[in-house]
Amino acid sequence: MAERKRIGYIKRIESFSAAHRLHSPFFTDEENRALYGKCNHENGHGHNYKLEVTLKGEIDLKTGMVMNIADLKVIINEVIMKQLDHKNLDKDVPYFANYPSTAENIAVYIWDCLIEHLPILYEVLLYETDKNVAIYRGETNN
Ligand SMILES: Nc1nc2c(c(=O)[nH]1)N=C([C@H](O)[C@H](O)COP(=O)(O)OP(=O)(O)OP(=O)(O)O)CN2
Ligand SMILES: [Zn+2]
Repeated sequence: MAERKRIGYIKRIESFSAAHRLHSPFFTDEENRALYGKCNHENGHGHNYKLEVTLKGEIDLKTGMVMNIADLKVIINEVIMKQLDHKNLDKDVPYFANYPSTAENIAVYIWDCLIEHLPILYEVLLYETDKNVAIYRGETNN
């Protein structure tokens, strides 16, 4: 009988530091203040983000790997870390000129950047603080 192909998950955890301000172009200054409170302060604030990138794929019979994590590490570093670490998200990353830099939107942004390089991407999980976490799995409702 043929060996069954096993589907496995691997995860790489990285961290980066970045500044941002929650402010939406859809609202007035007053509405932004009411909605985002201290996170709308005009001089911004920073977070030490923790990023967890999970891949789902077949465990190769010969290598024993879904993907070599050494290669995954290089992709995350090139595609995400160099763009986001020690940056002001709103000013340095053009995407956030159009989308508020919430943890949800940062997770979507990271997904969109990584999926081009990692078709077996399963989940992007982003800790904004120890208590606040956003998860994105590439889902849309259309
Ligand atoms: N849905 C979202 N809500 C909020 C986001 C977000 O990204 N998505 N972000 C913020 C703030 O940027 C920030 O995360 C809140 O910081 P803070 O209140 O300091 O964090 P904690 O909740 O961990 O702090 P405690 O006061 O210890 O509870 C707000 N909302
Ligand atoms: Zn914040």
